Amino acid sequence: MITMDRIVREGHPVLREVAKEVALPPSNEDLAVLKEMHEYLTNSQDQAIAEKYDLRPGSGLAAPQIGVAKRMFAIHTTDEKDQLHSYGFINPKIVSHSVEETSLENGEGCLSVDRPVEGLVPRHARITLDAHTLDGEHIRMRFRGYIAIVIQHEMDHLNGIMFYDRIEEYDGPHKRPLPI
Ligand SMILES: O=C(O)C[C@@H](Cc1ccccc1)[C@H](O)SCc1ccccc1
Ligand code: NI
Repeated sequence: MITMDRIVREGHPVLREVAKEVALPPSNEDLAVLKEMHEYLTNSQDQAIAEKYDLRPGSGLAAPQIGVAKRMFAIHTTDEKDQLHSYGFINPKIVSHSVEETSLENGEGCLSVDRPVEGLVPRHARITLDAHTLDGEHIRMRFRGYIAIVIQHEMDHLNGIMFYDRIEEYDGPHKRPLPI
């Protein structure tokens, strides 16, 4: 089971790498890592388990955050309509997005960042995502709202981008210019 000591913190180079595509069909090892990442999210949202193992709650987790520079992330959270979104995505790709942007009004956090960082993080309001799933399917799904934000936050982790890189007025530590 993944606990916080497995989660890489800002400053570690793996968080600034562009993660590599996962060979398809995914190996049992890749699938096991993605399942473990997904299990972290469900554990972190279970109060008893989170307290027992001192887990920070997470809605998403990307493989580079546990030191694995591969293009996969897990999502487990409910949206504004209290609908559960629970996925393991392999080689995800945002194939289209709205011009309209959105942001969480209280800004964003990150399991790899042990400090609060103020500021709005501009995100596409709606996205269309292509990915392989843990169940071996290939999906193309449209997302909007909070889930779309979480997915973009995790996609950024696969491209070595931290959420504060996107905060216009942020000039604190570790900020990097966005890749062109
Ligand atoms: O570090 C991560 O990737 C998990 C992040 C995902 C996240 C997505 C969108 C906005 C902020 C963070 C968080 O740990 S999930 C927990 C959370 C949820 C809502 C707001 C802030 C943090
Ligand atoms: Ni993060």
